[in-house]
Amino acid sequence: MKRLDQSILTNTIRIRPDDSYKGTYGRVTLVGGNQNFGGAIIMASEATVYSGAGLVTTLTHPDNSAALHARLPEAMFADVFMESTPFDSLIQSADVVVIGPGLGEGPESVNLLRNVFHLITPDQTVVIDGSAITILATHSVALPDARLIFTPHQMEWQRLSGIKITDQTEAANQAVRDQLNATVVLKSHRTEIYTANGIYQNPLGTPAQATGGMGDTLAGMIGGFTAQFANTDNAVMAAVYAHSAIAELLAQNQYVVLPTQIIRQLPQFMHQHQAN
Ligand SMILES: NC(=O)C1=CN([C@@H]2O[C@H](COP(=O)(O)OP(=O)(O)OC[C@H]3O[C@@H](n4cnc5c(N)ncnc54)[C@H](O)[C@@H]3O)[C@@H](O)[C@H]2O)[C@@H](O)CC1
Ligand SMILES: Nc1ncnc2c1ncn2[C@@H]1O[C@H](COP(=O)(O)OP(=O)(O)O)[C@@H](O)[C@H]1O
Ligand SMILES: [Mg+2]
Repeated sequence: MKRLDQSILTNTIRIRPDDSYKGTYGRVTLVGGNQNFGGAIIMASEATVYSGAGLVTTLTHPDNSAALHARLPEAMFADVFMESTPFDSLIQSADVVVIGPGLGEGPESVNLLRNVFHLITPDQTVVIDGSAITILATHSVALPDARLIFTPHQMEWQRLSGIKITDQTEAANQAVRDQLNATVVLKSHRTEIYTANGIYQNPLGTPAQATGGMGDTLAGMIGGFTAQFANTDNAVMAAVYAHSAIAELLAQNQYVVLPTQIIRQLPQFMHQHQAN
C-alpha cells in the first residue's frame, strides 16, 4: 500500500487557464437528501461548489429547497419528484453524478437510485455514497456501466462487500473492488483508496473529524475534483488528502472540526496547492 503525500495536490489541482468559463470546470448533479437528511445533500453540494465545479444542480426532496437556496445560491435546485423529461436531462447532461448523501433507504429512495442508474451513460462518473451504498447492499439494483467511485465507511463496506470490518484486509478489499470494477474509498480514521492501478493510504486525518456530515462533504469534494481534473484516480486521492489536510490545520486550534468549516477553507487551500 502506498502512502499519499502532499505531491498529490500539486499533481492534480491545476492553475486555471485565462480563457476558461464555467463549462470548462464540469457539470455535477447531486442526488440525495430526504425530509430528514437535507443537511447531508446541502453539505455535499456546498463541497462541490466550493471545490470549483462549474455548474452544480441538486436533486432533492422539495422540503430542502428553501434551505439549499438560502445557504448555497450558486447551486440550482430540482425536485426529485419532477416529471421525467427534465429529470432525465439533469442526470444525462452531468459529467459527474453524486448520489447517496442523506438519500434514505425507503421505497422512494430505492426507486430513485434505480431510475438514476438506468439513465447513466458510460462517459459519466458516478460517486456512490451513504444510503446509496446501503441500498445496493440490500436490494437488487443493477450498477450502471460508467466510471464508478464508491465512498463507504467501514460498516457500509461490510454491508456491500460482505467482508466484516475485522476482516477488511488489503487483499480481500481489492478482490471485491475488482468485481465492482470501481474505485473504492474505504473511509476510516486512516482512509484507504482502492483503484485499478494500486492501493493508497491517506496518512492524514484527525478524530476532530468524527462528526456527522464529514463523509457527505468528502463525497461532494470528490464530485467537484473529478469534474475538473482529468485523471480521475488522482482527483479522488487529492480530494481525500485535502479533506483531511484542512481538518488537521483547523484541529490545531479546535476540539472538533465541522464539515462546513472544511468547505469554507477549500478555495483558499486549493489556491495554495495549485500548479501547472
Ligand atoms: N445532517 C445530515 O443530514 C446527516 C445525514 N447523514 C446521512 O445518514 C445516512 C446514514 O448514514 P450513517 O453513516 O449515519 O448510518 P449507517 O447506519 O449507514 O452507519 C453507521 C453505523 O456504522 C457503524 N460504523 C462502523 N464503523 C464505522 C466507521 N468507520 N464510520 C462510520 N460508521 C461506522 C456505526 O457504529 C453505526 O452503527 C446517510 O445517507 C448519510 O449521508 C449522516 O451523514 C449524518 C449527517
Ligand atoms: N478519527 C478519525 N480520524 C480521521 N478521519 C476520521 C475520523 N473519524 C471520521 N473521519 C473521517 O470522516 C468521514 C466520515 O464519513 P461518514 O462516516 O460517511 O460521515 P457522514 O455520513 O456522517 O457524513 C470520513 O472521511 C472519515 O475518514
Ligand atoms: Mg456517510
